[in-house]
Amino acid sequence: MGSENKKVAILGGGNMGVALAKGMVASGKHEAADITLTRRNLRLLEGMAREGYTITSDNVQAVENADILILSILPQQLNSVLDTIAESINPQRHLLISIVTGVTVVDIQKRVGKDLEVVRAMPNTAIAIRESMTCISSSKASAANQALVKEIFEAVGETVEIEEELMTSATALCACGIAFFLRSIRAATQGGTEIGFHAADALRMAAQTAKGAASLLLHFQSHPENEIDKVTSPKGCTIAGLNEMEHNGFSSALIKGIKTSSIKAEQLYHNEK
Ligand SMILES: NC(=O)C1=CN([C@@H]2O[C@H](COP(=O)(O)OP(=O)(O)OC[C@H]3O[C@@H](n4cnc5c(N)ncnc54)[C@H](O)[C@@H]3O)[C@@H](O)[C@H]2O)C=CC1
Ligand SMILES: O=C(O)[C@@H]1CCC=N1
Repeated sequence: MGSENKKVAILGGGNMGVALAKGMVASGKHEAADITLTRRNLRLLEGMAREGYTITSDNVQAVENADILILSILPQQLNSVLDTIAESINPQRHLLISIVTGVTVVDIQKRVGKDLEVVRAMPNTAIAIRESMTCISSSKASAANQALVKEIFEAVGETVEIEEELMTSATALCACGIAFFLRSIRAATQGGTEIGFHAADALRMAAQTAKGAASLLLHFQSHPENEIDKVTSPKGCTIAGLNEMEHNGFSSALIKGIKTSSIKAEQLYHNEK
């Protein structure tokens, strides 16, 4: 049975929970009526209810009505939610998918106290438009559940299977990465405005240029430097600007930021307990 026949409960209807639900329905493989979203303040999910999703602040009820449970709460909120739902979890029925940063499969199994199948997935906010890069660590699940999780996330973007030890690295590179690339587009917009464009025009121009750069790599499966070499004319304006950025630490800043986010991701849950 594919994931489209299953009832899904997304525990934590915040940024990611809502984006994931919308992406799943946009994929055509799931119906809003099969997805329940939970949140403490239900008023903020009323729009989703109008779109046909079930909304509730009762996590136990959501678990009892679902086959697939997706944890989409903050690391610091996890233990209290797991404690609430532990008794209602049936390992024969439920598959638990966690997108919670920095929490291992064993952490969850220990807290629930049952031999439950847990898969970790790390999507990003582009899941709302089915353009996520989702890293999945499912090696401890059955083949059927591995396929099920892959199917869910392939419908909302690209997926890659990784070792669980690399999950926090994946968080930094791909989930936090959305913010890093957005900030670079914002900075390009500020530069564009200083050299003559209205901010709104500069933003559109910078965003399409960034999309073009990423698409070149994905389309030709080439290395960035290969594409950069095609832009940098000898004695030209591109290499002058690029070298100026590097003298000011452009690559170094990005590398250091990704390393810092990776370390922080590792600490979010374990330092809270
Ligand atoms: N925002 C992002 O780009 C990404 C976030 N993540 C991870 O996904 C998880 C969720 O992140 P966000 O959606 O950004 O956070 P968020 O704060 O927007 O969403 C969490 C939601 O859980 C709800 N919640 C808290 N306690 C609850 C309870 N007892 N019962 C039901 N709902 C409860 C909150 O009201 C909130 O709506 C986090 O663990 C985060 O690390 C993973 C990938 C990307
Ligand atoms: O900033 C955070 O902690 C979350 C995890 C990855 C993206 N946002």
